[in-house]
Amino acid sequence: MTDTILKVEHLSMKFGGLMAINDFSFEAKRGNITALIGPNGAGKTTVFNCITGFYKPTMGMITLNQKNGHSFLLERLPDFEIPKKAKVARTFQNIRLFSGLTVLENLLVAQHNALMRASGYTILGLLGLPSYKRKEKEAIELARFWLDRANLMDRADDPAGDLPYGAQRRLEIARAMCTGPELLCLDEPAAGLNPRESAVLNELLQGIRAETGTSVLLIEHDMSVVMEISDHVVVLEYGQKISDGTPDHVKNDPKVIAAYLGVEDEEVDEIEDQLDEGTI
Ligand SMILES: Nc1ncnc2c1ncn2[C@@H]1O[C@H](COP(=O)(O)OP(=O)(O)OP(=O)(O)O)[C@@H](O)[C@H]1O
Repeated sequence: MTDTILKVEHLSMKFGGLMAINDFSFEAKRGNITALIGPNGAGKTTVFNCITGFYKPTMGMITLNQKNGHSFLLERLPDFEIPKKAKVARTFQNIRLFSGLTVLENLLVAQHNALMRASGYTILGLLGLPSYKRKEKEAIELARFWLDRANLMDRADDPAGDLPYGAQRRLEIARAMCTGPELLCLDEPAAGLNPRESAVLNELLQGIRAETGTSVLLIEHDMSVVMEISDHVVVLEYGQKISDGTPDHVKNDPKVIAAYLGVEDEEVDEIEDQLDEGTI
């Protein structure tokens, strides 16, 4: 079993005349939290959309290596098979819950496919098969586990749409975890959260890594989240990788500082000197 869960090689994505991603490569290690960061318009969401099957890349290879030794070339899989076969789950920038269903129902619906498989897709199966009864019990147990981890137990019977924003974000993540992913992709999970909600989110993500070993790939603008929880950070600017390493390495990389401050190339040397002198 390789310890690389995701390998992106020479990825390019063109929209008409715009090269949104240009020869981008990186690896995510199994069990790590890997963050993809970069200024607005750098291409983060486009990379995410290529990994999760919403876009087919113009060029490049995206390999997902599962724990059991199976590998999938994601750019070749039909998009609906990426969650099912490759076990890649994702959340979106804008929350997409079933707002009229309760919190618990949202977590059970996420397990619908596994339950239907256990029923043999027949009414008899639904009513009497022991394998279905067993799977149904497991589904409830799994939902309870994630309700607890996401700090949502006391809201289990409330409609999802009634939850505060931060709790809805955690419910989305809990729902994705109920599908048993090997790679969980989170698109700006901390967007719009207050500092207290951000801290609860950090706990949930660190718990996912520690308790389940699930690999996480996230796009995030909130640097307090990125720097606190990531094992590995990859920085994009204008569709190309400008830095790749530990949070500390990336935070002190003059190219990254320059990209975020929006300075010209010549000024990068100046920033490097200032960093060496400790004046910034
Ligand atoms: N479907 C599309 N059609 C045309 N251009 C697109 C499309 N999707 C993204 N782009 C362009 O590709 C570039 C990268 O956009 P992308 O949304 O991936 O950046 P981002 O880093 O996620 O930005 P943000 O942080 O603002 O969400 C931008 O110039 C954007 O306008």
